[in-house]
Amino acid sequence: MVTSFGCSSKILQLFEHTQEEPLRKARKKSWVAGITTGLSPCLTFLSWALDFWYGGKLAQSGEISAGDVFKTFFVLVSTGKLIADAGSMTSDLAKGSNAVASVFEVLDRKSISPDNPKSKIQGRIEFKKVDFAYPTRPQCLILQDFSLDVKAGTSIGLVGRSGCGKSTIIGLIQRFYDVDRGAVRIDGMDVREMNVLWYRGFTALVSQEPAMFSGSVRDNIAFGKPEADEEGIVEAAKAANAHEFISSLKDGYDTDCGEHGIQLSGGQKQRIAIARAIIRDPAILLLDEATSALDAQSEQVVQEALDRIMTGRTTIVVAHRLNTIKNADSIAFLGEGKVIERGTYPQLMNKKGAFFNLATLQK
Ligand SMILES: Nc1ncnc2c1ncn2[C@@H]1O[C@H](COP(=O)(O)OP(=O)(O)OP(=O)(O)O)[C@@H](O)[C@H]1O
Repeated sequence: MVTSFGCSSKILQLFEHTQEEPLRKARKKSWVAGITTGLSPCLTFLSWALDFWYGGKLAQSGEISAGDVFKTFFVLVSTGKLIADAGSMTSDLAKGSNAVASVFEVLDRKSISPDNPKSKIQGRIEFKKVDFAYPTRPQCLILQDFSLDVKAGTSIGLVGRSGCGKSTIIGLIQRFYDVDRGAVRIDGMDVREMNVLWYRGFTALVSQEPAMFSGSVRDNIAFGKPEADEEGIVEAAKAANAHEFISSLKDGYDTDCGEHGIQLSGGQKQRIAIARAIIRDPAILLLDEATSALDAQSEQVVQEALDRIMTGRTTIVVAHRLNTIKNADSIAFLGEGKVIERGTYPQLMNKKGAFFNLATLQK
């Protein structure tokens, strides 16, 4: 990508720029380390010199014997060096204790496993007064006092200007991050208290750019459910409008679609990704601009497949093109980290507010 855009010098510049701050810190640290390392033997020798000077004075005046001077000297030799060495280790000790604390923090984390591991989730999603900022930009709140309630088995379209936090909401539902305030609840339970692997087993994501893994088409679909049998894989492909084109490939489901395999079109890859999602039979389906990279014809085929698999599942649809969410049970228009408008497509159009303005722009 860097080479094809011919911007390697710019990237090198950026790299050098990002190294400036660590370099400054490293220089500061080496100064401190150098001074303390030099100071430590210096203090040791000074204390010996002081011992002989003052001890010699006291011995001369007859207050102590020469033997006492040597006794204190040997006490200084054996203890002073240890104290000086311990002093030069303080920064390492502080670093070590921080590292150990973070390890224990991870070990102490508790995920509540479901009482019955076979139990399923229904798929109700609630965001309760959520504040969220990405850890790398803590000062920039993406969601602020954000609340949203999606009933189990219904679909909701998320719309709003680019960067308003739609994909962030999808990431929070999958618990890729924890909220700073408030809670994300699934069926009334805080996601932070759920066993995250168990919970993610009930979710499936179809994003704008489907990832193809090395292996056959079959492997790529089964990635959603490794224990799936042939019948399940074909059923999922049929539901995703993919069976026909897969069967027409020279090696059918055995066709290699990895890095050195067949070149699939965007729409074909997307349908394999949908089959991969559907084979999981997810209670929560997350569609992050799943059709926005496709041409009109592919979009229609993929949209048909999506409409079919959405029924009966809680579905979050992030969309720029509003026609993809026309049939959603409700639509939330986001802005300034909150839901500004919510309703069905006709309700929002009648309201003649922000959503109406966006829809008019797209016509
Ligand atoms: N990993 C991250 N670290 C820091 N900031 C991020 C990260 N991901 C996204 N952001 C920022 O969070 C804000 C919301 O991003 P998000 O991708 O959720 O918006 P969006 O509404 O989905 O945008 P789009 O419609 O363009 O896809 C943006 O300002 C983005 O720059």
